Amino acid sequence: MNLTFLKLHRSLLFILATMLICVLTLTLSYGHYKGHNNIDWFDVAGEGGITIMTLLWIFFILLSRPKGRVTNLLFAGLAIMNLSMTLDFIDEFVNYDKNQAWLSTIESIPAPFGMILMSIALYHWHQEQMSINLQLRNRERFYREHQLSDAISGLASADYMKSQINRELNLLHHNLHGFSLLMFDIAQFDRFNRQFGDAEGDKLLQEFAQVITLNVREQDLVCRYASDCFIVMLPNTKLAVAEQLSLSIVAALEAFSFNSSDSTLTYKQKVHASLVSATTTDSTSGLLSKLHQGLLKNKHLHEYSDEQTA
Ligand SMILES: Nc1nc2c(ncn2[C@@H]2O[C@H](COP(=O)(O)OP(=O)(O)OP(=O)(O)O)[C@@H](O)[C@H]2O)c(=O)[nH]1
Repeated sequence: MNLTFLKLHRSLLFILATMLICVLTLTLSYGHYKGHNNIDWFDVAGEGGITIMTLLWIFFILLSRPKGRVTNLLFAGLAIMNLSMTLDFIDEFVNYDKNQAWLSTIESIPAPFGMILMSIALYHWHQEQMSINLQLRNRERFYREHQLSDAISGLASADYMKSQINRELNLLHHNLHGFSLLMFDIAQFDRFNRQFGDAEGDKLLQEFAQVITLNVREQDLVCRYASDCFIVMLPNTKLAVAEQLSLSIVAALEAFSFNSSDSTLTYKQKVHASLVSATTTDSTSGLLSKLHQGLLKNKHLHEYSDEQTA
């Protein structure tokens, strides 16, 4: 479990711990134990469960989110709701004297305020998510499932791309222009890895993913298909437009200068590319195999022209 975000929220965790300690100190010092026979264990299980669940939600929110207004609002809403629930839970075990009966009376007051804050937080979360969705549109298309994205590049995975190719093949007769697939492969990536190390190789993959994403259109889908190989799906696209896009992505990738982490190295990579346009007789595996064959041809062409210039 990655705790990086949780460590950013030490102050919020401190506030939560202080709040819970104050509530426990106040209620346990003023309350008198009801006695085993007067406790309704069904209520204890229900209210205890709700209290623990809200703490768990707070934990996962702090674990998953960076600092910011939405995180603060979500935390405040849930923490205030948790205050009501904790008071309600402790109420199952203790009675208060008349003078301290207010402790029992106020238990339900924080919850609605917490819910109002949570509603405001969810509205802002929605706004935030809309802008994140815009940034992710070439990586997700219609579906979000973290197991279908590639951990290194953040792009869609090969499995997700295959499912989307399948989908487009089923819709092929509804689209005017059909769809095309582009494949890009970094030349001599193995040599790059051996020369500069795997961590720099990962960084190059991430940066290539960003360059490709920046150079496609809103409706296109980009995936990291295998080690140094990327596929872009161009739905409802004429072949001539696909060819133009392929050329401009190759140009952008080859113009891109990689800077090593310690800034001692600037490096430009050559790229192999291939393109296929889908027809109604194609299958997903058939299209992928055509893409591979096109890529191999392109590699041999590059090798041949390199030999000629050498
Ligand atoms: N850094 C890094 N390297 C990876 C990853 N996955 C695969 N690789 C490496 O990518 C390299 C791919 O090598 P090849 O398939 O021979 O590709 P290439 O060296 O570009 O060869 P050509 O395409 O023929 O020029 C191998 O060294 C793999 O170990 C990864 O996630 N990160």
